[in-house]
Amino acid sequence: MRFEATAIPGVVRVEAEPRADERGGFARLHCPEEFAAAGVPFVPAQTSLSRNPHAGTLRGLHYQPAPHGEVKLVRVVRGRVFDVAVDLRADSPTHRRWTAVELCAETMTALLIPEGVAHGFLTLEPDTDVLYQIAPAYRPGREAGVRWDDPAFGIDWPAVPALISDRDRTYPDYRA
Ligand SMILES: Cc1cn([C@H]2C[C@H](O)[C@@H](COP(=O)(O)OP(=O)(O)O[C@H]3O[C@H](C)C(=O)[C@H](O)[C@H]3O)O2)c(=O)[nH]c1=O
Repeated sequence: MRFEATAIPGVVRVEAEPRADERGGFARLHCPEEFAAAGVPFVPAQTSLSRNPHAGTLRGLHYQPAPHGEVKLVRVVRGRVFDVAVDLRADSPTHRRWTAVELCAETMTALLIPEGVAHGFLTLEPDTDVLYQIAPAYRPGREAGVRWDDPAFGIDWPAVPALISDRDRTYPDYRA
């Protein structure tokens, strides 16, 4: 695996480095020791799959406020997404900054999202599946969110969402 920093401290691209041969390929997607050695210790508690039949589906941007903050390793196992992380850490030099990565099944690239950073994505193809490895375990009722089009962030999405939940569409403007 190869770890690449992004503009937001703690948001890291994780490149799988698949080993190819005539049968296809094999790639290690997570290893506690390799993540710790790269300075981003992460041991997943749960693995979840988000299934999205339609292009233009926007999920997020979600996070869990302290003390129930989540770390997420997000990758696409079918299709393609515009994946966004927004820094909500008031003490961070990149507070309110966002970064985005296009994730797809072919590259096996993943994005590591640390505590205090909101995550969301817009699907760019139909039948897009997003695989999450998350720690600590999900706590119902602890989730919070910010709006995809909040002027506080100015996220440059590639398209206007065609499908978004009422909850995600109606988060109040960010104040912090
Ligand atoms: C997140 C989660 C949800 N659920 C249940 C709760 C609901 O009954 C159902 C759908 O949940 P929700 O509408 O919150 O799912 P998304 O809108 O896709 O939320 C996710 O999408 C954004 C982009 C994220 O980054 C988060 O990981 C996560 O918040 O799955 C669980 O059982 N476990 C979980 O970890």
